[in-house]
Amino acid sequence: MTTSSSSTALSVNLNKVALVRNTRHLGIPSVLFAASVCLDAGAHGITVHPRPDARHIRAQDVHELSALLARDWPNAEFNIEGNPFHNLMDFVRECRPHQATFVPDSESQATSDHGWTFPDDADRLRPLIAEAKSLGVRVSLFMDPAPEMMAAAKAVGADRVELYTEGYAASRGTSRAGAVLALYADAARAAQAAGLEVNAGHDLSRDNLTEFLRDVPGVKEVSIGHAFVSDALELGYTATTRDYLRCIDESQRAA
Ligand SMILES: CC(=O)[C@@H](O)[C@H](O)COP(=O)(O)O
Ligand SMILES: NCC(=O)COP(=O)(O)O
Repeated sequence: MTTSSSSTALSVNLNKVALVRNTRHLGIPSVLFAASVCLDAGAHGITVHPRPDARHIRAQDVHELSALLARDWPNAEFNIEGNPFHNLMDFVRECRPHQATFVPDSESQATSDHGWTFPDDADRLRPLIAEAKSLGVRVSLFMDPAPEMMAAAKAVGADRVELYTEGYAASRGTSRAGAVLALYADAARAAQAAGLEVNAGHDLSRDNLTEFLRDVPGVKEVSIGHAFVSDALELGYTATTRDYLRCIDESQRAA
């Protein structure tokens, strides 16, 4: 990944490109084309969440993206998200992505809506985290902004946590906005104090990204899909990628 030590990497989640593609048998819009254009425009990585029901990203997409990035963008990161107790570990073993993001979603869940909880999940997560790391894969745990959970996330072997940011996005414009953003900043600091790096994602957009990164310290990577693809329908992948990179740059200047 080619970001400077202080800046935040942009990982484009292509789930929603695959969702549209799957509504016909024509192979368009192409997930590989979307990845190529976004990476050409400066995105630092690609994220996919191959859910067990293959509603959007399919196993073939994962393997084709893994091969494409290895061949054409060796400096870009591939991040595969999923539930390690469902189908994620097979992708980790077969593709050995730069990062695996463990998400506690049920198979039928409409979208991700919560993180892991400790100590409840520690014992069953520990061996799978160790296996992924033994394969050279960085492990990030999808977490709610709970400062008190971060030491336990480190103790179970995680390299990073991904702060689940729907709560932040939903709070904007409400009387709770300041307190919610401060909670995310506290969670990030607690994670970093425990020796974890911090990612963030879910419902981030051009409207809320700069403020989040300005006030939440040291975010290494944001993974953005739904709003990104929605914007790309209007602006195109190249302009959208540049817009999101500009939001990241603005946050660095404002911090
Ligand atoms: C973990 C998370 O918040 C998202 O990365 C997730 O991939 C969203 O999944 P859908 O695109 O299926 O809503
Ligand atoms: N981990 C978050 C992600 O990859 C994309 O989430 P969203 O932007 O589609 O909500």
